[in-house]
Amino acid sequence: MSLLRIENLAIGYRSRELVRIPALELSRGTFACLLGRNGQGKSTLLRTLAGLHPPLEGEVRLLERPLREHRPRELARRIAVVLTERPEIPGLRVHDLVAMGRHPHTGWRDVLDAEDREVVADSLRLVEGGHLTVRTLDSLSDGERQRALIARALAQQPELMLLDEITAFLDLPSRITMVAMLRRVARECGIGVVLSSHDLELSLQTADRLWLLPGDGQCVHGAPEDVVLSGALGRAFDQDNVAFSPASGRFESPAAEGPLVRVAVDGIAGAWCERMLRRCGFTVSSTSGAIAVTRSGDGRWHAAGLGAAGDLGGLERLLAAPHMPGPASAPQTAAGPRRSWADRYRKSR
Ligand SMILES: Nc1ncnc2c1ncn2[C@@H]1O[C@H](COP(=O)(O)OP(=O)(O)OP(=O)(O)O)[C@@H](O)[C@H]1O
Repeated sequence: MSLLRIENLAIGYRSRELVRIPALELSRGTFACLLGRNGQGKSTLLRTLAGLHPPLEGEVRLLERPLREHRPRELARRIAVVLTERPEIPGLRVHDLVAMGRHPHTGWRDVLDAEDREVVADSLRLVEGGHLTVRTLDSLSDGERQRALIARALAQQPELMLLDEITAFLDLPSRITMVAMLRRVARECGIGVVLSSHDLELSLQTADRLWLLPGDGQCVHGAPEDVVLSGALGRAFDQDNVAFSPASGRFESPAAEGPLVRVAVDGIAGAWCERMLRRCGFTVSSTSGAIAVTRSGDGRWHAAGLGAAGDLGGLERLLAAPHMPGPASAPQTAAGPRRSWADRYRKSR
């Protein structure tokens, strides 16, 4: 039995249809990342799947029953939603917020028993938020508040978790930890997790499935690797100054065509030297180039070529070496050099 099934779904607003999805399934134990540029409909889709926003057409089925046929209390137990809204409840303590996640389970008594309290404590531990227990929500940083809200969703012990950009305020290590935790919870607890995210590289590394809204009214879905190889990520995100590289799995600026430099250095040091040269507009080769960069056993950098040789010490001085040519200048249009925004900015000061 599939956990979530979408059939001929059209989402959006009366004024505008955003996305049409003929068929899409989420099975138990699956961690899916929902990607797309701003305004493509990620939040609208999550809200539609949660039953908080009506579909324009079609159906969302949870455990093979249309969403609208589930009683509200049943939905509250089965689906946990973390949206981007910031709940403002003055004086509410983190522990009490997370405990709210237990309410769909406590029934008429509405009192937490020992097991409920353990679930609350476990949920806070999972988000590394144990130290926040007695803090009030209005005293938390954005990242701490996100942890508390995720803990409330975990405490709900749902079958489906829908999370909208919940890692936006977390620092990089916390984001990686949080996404890994969500994936682990999906697998170990056998629930479905859908996370909307702008963190493409992390999504590619962690998701079991990608749901991509490329902006053409469709939803491309599949294993991350299949989605990359289909070229859909490039279609969704590429623009003039940055493009997704299927080779590296990262966004990269188009390669500059500046002076050719040969880097004769292996390993990590060579890779970082190449990065610096590319960042500064040089073309890098391992086999040819009028300038050759080497590194001696003591870690010092050297550049040879154009009749000069130099012991440069650190990598930064490589660029300042007298025999290094300047990097390629910006391409000019057929109509000749145009005054750039930066030129006008400098002139106005
Ligand atoms: N209540 C509404 N009525 C009409 N249009 C809306 C409404 N809410 C959102 N929209 C529009 O629907 C589109 C999709 O919005 P949505 O918030 O789902 O996008 P998103 O992919 O989550 O964007 P972001 O990455 O910026 O959060 C946007 O153009 C938005 O302006």
